[in-house]
Amino acid sequence: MRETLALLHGPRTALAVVLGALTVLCGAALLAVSGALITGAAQRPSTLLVLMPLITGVRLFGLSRAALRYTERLLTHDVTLRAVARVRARVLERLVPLAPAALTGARGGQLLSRVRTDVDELQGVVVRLVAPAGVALLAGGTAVGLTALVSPATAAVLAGLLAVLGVAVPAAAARAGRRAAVAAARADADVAADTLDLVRGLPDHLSGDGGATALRALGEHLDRQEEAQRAAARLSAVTTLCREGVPGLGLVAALWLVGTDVAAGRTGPLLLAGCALGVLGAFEAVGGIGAAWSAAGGIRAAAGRVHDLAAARPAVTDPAEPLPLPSGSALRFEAVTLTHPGAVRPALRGLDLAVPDGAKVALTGGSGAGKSTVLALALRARDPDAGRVTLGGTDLRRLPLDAVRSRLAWSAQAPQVLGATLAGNLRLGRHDATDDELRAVLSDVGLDGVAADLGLDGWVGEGGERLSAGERARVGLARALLSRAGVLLLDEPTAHLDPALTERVLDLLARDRRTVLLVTHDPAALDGRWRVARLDAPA
Ligand SMILES: Nc1ncnc2c1ncn2[C@@H]1O[C@H](COP(=O)(O)OP(=O)(O)OP(=O)(O)O)[C@@H](O)[C@H]1O
Repeated sequence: MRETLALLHGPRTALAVVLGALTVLCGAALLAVSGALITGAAQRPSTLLVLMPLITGVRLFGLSRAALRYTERLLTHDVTLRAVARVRARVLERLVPLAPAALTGARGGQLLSRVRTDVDELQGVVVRLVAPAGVALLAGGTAVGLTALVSPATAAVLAGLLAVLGVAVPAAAARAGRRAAVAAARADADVAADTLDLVRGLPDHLSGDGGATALRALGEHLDRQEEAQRAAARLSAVTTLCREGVPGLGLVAALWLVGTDVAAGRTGPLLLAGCALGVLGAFEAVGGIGAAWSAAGGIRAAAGRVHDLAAARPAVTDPAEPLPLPSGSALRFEAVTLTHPGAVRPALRGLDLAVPDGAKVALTGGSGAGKSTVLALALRARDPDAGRVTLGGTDLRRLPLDAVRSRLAWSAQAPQVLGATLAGNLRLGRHDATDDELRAVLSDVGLDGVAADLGLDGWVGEGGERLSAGERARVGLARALLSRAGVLLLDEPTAHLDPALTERVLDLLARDRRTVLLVTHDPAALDGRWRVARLDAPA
């Protein structure tokens, strides 16, 4: 929560609170001056001039209140939008380094909900929490101070009643509301389950006791549901009564206390009307506190979840003092051992593998032998538990992460195809590729037919659903080929292809001047240009 509050623009938030407080005070002053004006007019003064200051006050406070409210809303929303943009950027900034290894435990839906729902929930932090609390303190405190100038006793009563309406009532309502909501949710769930059971098992019930037992259980749960609804209605009635009744008490107390002063000649009747109505108007200061108490729990929980995500440690980090990226693109795995988090056996144990600069190496082995793990280590998605992986002779952990990843192009077993155009998907490989370059690479991987049917600007469907699995795999391959990376890491690029296409793709890769490390289950399709490395799962 503290981290979220730190993202608010301090001076603007403070100004919004001050404007909100001034709006409330203007409202109270408008009531006070109007009351004094009516009382003054009822005394039939000899000339209207004596009422001029009050008439001016009515106009002044009436107009200022509208202008202040407008400016305050403008500022509050500005602060909110800026804060949300910062929170969202901060979350994404922290999310990106976590990918892919540190996010494998998080389900996609949870992530989406954190990034979207929780960040949206935090939008309320100014409007629903900070501003109402600040306004209550500032406007409430000022109103009590001003009232004390007229009647200290009335000011003390006002302070007490503001505390009741701003703290005691919302706190009690929030606690009781939580209990009522839990009871209502349980009763609703029981009624829904009973109804479903009754309908689904109707033949069984009818052949038994005619459904009497099931109906009795449903009846009990319906009673509980009704009781929960009554409790919620009672709570709402009590809070409404407090919201309406407490200011009334304040008004009566002010009339009585200041009225006593008027009777004793210590003050004038104009002040009696002004003070009493001003006290009534001052209760607007705590008007937003009830909603703030209810919102606080949700906002605190959302802030906690966003913070947890932000506090998660990436699986790999940039070195404190990175070395310059070497010019060579040879990859080497030296005595590499890695156990995935949560796994009982290592995925790789003591792996030695050399992929010289410009070499074409095919990694084969049974399912689960650790082939994809080798590519993940080369990409520095993870670091080995023991041993090292080098690029151009330098340990990957000593090189800047972004630079390493820009040197490597990776195509996954099932590449991520976005719900975008064909061209948009390909330009993930190289953002400035021309249309001609896109057509050429599509032709290289045998997707010229798709390009002709769909067009470069054709939409490939959500997740690439308008393409076959083999076409999606070749979109991933085309992306890798397009990139300017010096090393291609390809995870089963020919898995879904027929023999002719497989031969064509392997030939294309063998002719590529770059270093290629590919995973395949079909070593028979490789010709003499490929070095084959066999990987066996550690015993
Ligand atoms: N994120 C992970 N968490 C835990 N264990 C994992 C994880 N990723 C892979 N493993 C385990 O590591 C081992 C090697 O997996 P890997 O994906 O590297 O195998 P593979 O040779 O590429 O298999 P396939 O040919 O089936 O794709 C497997 O036993 C797998 O269950």
